[in-house]
Amino acid sequence: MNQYDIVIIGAGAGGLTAAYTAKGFGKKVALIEKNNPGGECTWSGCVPSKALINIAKDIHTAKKYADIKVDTEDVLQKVRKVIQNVYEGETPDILEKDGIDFIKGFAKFVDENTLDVNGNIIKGKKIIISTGSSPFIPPIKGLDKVNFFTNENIFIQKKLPDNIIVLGGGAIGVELSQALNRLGIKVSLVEMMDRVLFREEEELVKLLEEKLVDEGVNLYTSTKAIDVNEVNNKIRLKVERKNKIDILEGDAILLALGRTPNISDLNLGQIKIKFNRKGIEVNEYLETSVKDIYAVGDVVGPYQFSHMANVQGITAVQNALLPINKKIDYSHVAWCTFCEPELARAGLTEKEARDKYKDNIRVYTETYNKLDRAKTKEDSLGIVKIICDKKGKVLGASVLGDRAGEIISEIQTVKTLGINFAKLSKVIHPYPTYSEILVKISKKVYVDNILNNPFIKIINGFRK
Ligand SMILES: Cc1cc2nc3c(=O)[nH]c(=O)nc-3n(C[C@H](O)[C@H](O)[C@H](O)COP(=O)(O)OP(=O)(O)OC[C@H]3O[C@@H](n4cnc5c(N)ncnc54)[C@H](O)[C@@H]3O)c2cc1C
Ligand SMILES: NC(=O)c1ccc[n+]([C@@H]2O[C@H](COP(=O)([O-])OP(=O)(O)OC[C@H]3O[C@@H](n4cnc5c(N)ncnc54)[C@H](O)[C@@H]3O)[C@@H](O)[C@H]2O)c1
Repeated sequence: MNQYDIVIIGAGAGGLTAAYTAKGFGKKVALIEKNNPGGECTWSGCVPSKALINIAKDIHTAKKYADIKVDTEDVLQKVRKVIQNVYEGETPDILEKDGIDFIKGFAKFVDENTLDVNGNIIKGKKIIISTGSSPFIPPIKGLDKVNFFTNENIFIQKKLPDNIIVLGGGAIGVELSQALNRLGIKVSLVEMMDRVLFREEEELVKLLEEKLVDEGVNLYTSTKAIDVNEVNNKIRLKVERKNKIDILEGDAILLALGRTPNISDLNLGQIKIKFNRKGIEVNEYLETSVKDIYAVGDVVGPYQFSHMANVQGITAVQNALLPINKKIDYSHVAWCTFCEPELARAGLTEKEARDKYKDNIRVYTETYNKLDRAKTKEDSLGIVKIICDKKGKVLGASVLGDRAGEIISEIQTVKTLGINFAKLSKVIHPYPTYSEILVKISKKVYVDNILNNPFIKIINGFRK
């Protein structure tokens, strides 16, 4: 009987985590997926992009010491080997062995508890939608007549082009532009805002942009794509920049312009699940407008990261299956863009903190150049910015530099646990590490905490 305690649609980061969480509670679980399990992260997102970045980094380093000829066919094969390796941990066989019924097919709602999967009827007391997102394809004139790459097809090419236009300077555009350029591909990166990664800390992004340009990426910010066509196997992109029209030419174009939720053909309207152009609407318990149907991951947002899909997947399952209701908490979210140097973030930027708390903040900035660890490496660009409240608690932090993803995790721990940043000054860190920079900052926070103590302020007032 195809009747389950919980049915999950989509076996990406959110769906897989939800399925294993539900199984952990001893429930009868079905996981429906139209492709192989793994979702975007495994097949066309985090895994292939980070594999490509790692290979490109090795090549970039090697090029400092020798002439290297890169075979992009070989590079892409290596990337696909990494995908396969990750996939081997989440195949249908493994899911079945772990007690999860894997059902291959496209799911659509028949009623609130019933799904049609390629003609088979599957019933669930609770249903979780984790159908993810797809690349947003903008209405740029001529785009429907040219071949273009997105994250979904670039990693399955036989080889890479010699010259590529990357449209969109967000996380995907920046990570891939740098990696492709390091492989020897000529890259033109086009972003309509005045800087790439425009949501990130401005002064750190400016340093990153300098690094990208220095490495050879042709960066076009404040540049809007107007139309595109293909002439003699060349892509010609007409752009507007500072009221001037320019033509960029490449062998190919990669679109990295944000995401669109995967909600079509699910029959959401028929069972009155509310959605908008950003995705499925959920309350703070991740429940949709229909009782017992939850939604998680990219199809919900607001943070489109694998780790957030995981957190949402666990929360939704707990709310669906346990006699508790746990709110999803977005007050402590961290992420990292894996360019080199990495750019990582937790909580607010300085501007966001000032808008919210006015002058009731303290900003600490420290650069890598005083760190022995950084001195041991050529060109070790790095900067850490931590924004605290007046008591020394972290409101936000940004790190640009080697191992930024790891450094932000330490800051994130302190922030999430509500520990005063000054307390880190007591924590012994190994020498020489990048994270020693946090001890330096924490000592400053410690001193400022003392100077801000009302009693000390009175004494200092008398001394004047
Ligand atoms: C190039 C790139 C790099 C990235 N790098 C990072 C990174 O470094 N770190 C990070 O945290 N995030 C990264 N992300 C984002 C991350 O990949 C996503 O946030 C995450 O994969 C979302 O997981 P999900 O479960 O919501 O959706 P998905 O992984 O997209 O899974 C949804 C699944 O549902 C299936 N599906 C859809 N509709 C149906 C249906 N009706 N029936 C059956 N199955 C269906 C799809 O086939 C898919 O397998 C990256 C994204 C891209 C594109
Ligand atoms: N390391 C990571 O965690 C990582 C890496 C890659 C992707 N991701 C996730 O995937 C999501 C999608 O990434 P993305 O890079 O596609 O989206 P994004 O929203 O991060 O960036 C899209 C960029 O395209 C620009 N843009 C939009 N329309 C344009 C136009 N017509 N011309 C020029 N520029 C235009 C936007 O201003 C923006 O800077 C991210 O939001 C992130 O959540 C995460």
